[in-house]
Amino acid sequence: MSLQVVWFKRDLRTADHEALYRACATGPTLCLYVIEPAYWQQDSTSNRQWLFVREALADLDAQLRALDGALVVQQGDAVDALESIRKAYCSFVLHSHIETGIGWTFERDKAVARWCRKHEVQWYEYVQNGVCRPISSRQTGFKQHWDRWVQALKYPRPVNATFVGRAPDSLRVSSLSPHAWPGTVRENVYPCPGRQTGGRSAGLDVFKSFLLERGEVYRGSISSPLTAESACSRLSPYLAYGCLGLREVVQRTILAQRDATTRWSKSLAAFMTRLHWHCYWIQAFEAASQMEHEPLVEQMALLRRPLNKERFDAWRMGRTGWPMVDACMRFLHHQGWINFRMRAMLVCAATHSLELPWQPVSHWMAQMFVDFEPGIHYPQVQLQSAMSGGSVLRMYNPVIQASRLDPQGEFVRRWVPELAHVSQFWIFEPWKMTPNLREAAGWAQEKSYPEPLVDFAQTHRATKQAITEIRSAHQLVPVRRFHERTARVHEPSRREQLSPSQAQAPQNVSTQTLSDRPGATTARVSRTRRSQPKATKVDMSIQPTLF
Ligand SMILES: Cc1cc2nc3c(=O)[nH]c(=O)nc-3n(C[C@H](O)[C@H](O)[C@H](O)COP(=O)(O)OP(=O)(O)OC[C@H]3O[C@@H](n4cnc5c(N)ncnc54)[C@H](O)[C@@H]3O)c2cc1C
Repeated sequence: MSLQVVWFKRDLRTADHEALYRACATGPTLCLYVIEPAYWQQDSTSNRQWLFVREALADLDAQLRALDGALVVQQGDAVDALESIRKAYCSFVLHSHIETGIGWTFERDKAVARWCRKHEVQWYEYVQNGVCRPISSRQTGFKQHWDRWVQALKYPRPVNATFVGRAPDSLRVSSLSPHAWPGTVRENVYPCPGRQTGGRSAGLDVFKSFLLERGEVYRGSISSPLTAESACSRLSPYLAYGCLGLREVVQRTILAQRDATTRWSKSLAAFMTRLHWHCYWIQAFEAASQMEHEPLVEQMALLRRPLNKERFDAWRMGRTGWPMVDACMRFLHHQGWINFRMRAMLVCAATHSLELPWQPVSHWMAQMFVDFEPGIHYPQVQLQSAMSGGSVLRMYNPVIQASRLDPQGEFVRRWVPELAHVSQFWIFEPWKMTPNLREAAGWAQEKSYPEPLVDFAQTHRATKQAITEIRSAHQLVPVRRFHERTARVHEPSRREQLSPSQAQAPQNVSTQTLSDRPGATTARVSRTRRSQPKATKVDMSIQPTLF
């Protein structure tokens, strides 16, 4: 029986893992993770993400050991790693989840597909997050399609599987240095002491505390940075690296909803909406992955945004002179996470208030996020920086945001200690204080907190006018890719032209149709699975025993 290789990417778990399940049901299995130095040098990746992944790999290794397996870790190019396995074992069948990643991982997958073709290696790719490829064959709106996908049975952990493969000692998970190997991962320039711990067991603890304790106030508490830290689920990095499967999180939440009181019920419903958005935006990115580098509406490139280094550095380092913006950026440095509203405000401060180009802003934020998920990140940056041509121009006034979300100035004082003694009256606009007041607040002497670089009210007016002019000059309407479309008018995206191995791969298939407002979709469903490897029957009951 030929060797089955499971290539783990952003799916670092053994539960509800279709690739692992099917490989183990087919033959002796080798579990592989490749640390790719070139990936960790990309503009959107960072040391803080690697540290999370490293912990998740150790946890995955422990999960596999519990099944009498082990994780083989290789360092280098993915094609080279596969070639070394081919040399050692002659031939094998490759299994992985479909990755909706950055352009670099897409090109890497194409190279792997070419290599598979050349060596007649079959490559099966499986759906993750309910995201369809090719989307042209989905015959329903995304919401209906997603509802079916999340309600489908989970894949159980393989039992009685035969595992093969041993990592060389230098590449055992237990000996992975926090800094990987010199030159592999970007330098650890920005420490992240508040980072969440990687791995499935940490993720399950976080989820458990959310469902049993923290989640009741989710609705109503996720916008303020003061309350969001504990009210939000904090599952994002665990979902981004697949330590937890999206489907298992949804199914467990449905169970929790059954006996929920009114307040819990409303909060869990709001949470479920976000879980749907998670997949919705990844599907949007799957269809329009050029948004990693280009504006979704090409005419928006006419918005003049030269890179002003002084402004960019001030924003990156939390020294814009706008206390709420700076507090949020410093919090992000420390935690590697911040809530949705504040992410949106940070993008707005950079692109609309400081008139910076969106691309470096986007890369910087991606690096800062431990939970960097390309399929959510790039669409959100496009929306918040007005590159998607949406009819709503989102402009956040940092003073109004601060007075609504942090009325006592508690969050600002905590993260901008230079303003610790400034009174509540001036805390969000310290630049308006007279010299006497500044001195009394200890600000003048230290000169430690900067004046704002620009008047945001003025730049917001200028930005609005510039965007309006481009829109009317080019008769812009919101970008079509964000709208529901049928299979007949669908043109294949560059992602859909991927890998001939998909022609043989078992897939959930569906039709790309998206809207700027997640959930506003219509539909027909067709699921097809072709030429699957031999698999045993899957127990698909919703299991209440996740914890
Ligand atoms: C500019 C910008 C960039 C972002 N980049 C990322 C990113 O790289 N990775 C990431 O996971 N999220 C990103 N988000 C979305 C959102 O801010 C985070 O998902 C959320 O703050 C994570 O915290 P949580 O897990 O506690 O969220 P919760 O509110 O508890 O939500 C649960 C899950 O739902 C999903 N989710 C929540 N909000 C959204 C949304 N608006 N769109 C899509 N999915 C959502 C996430 O997977 C999240 O983990 C971004 C938002 C903005 C405005």
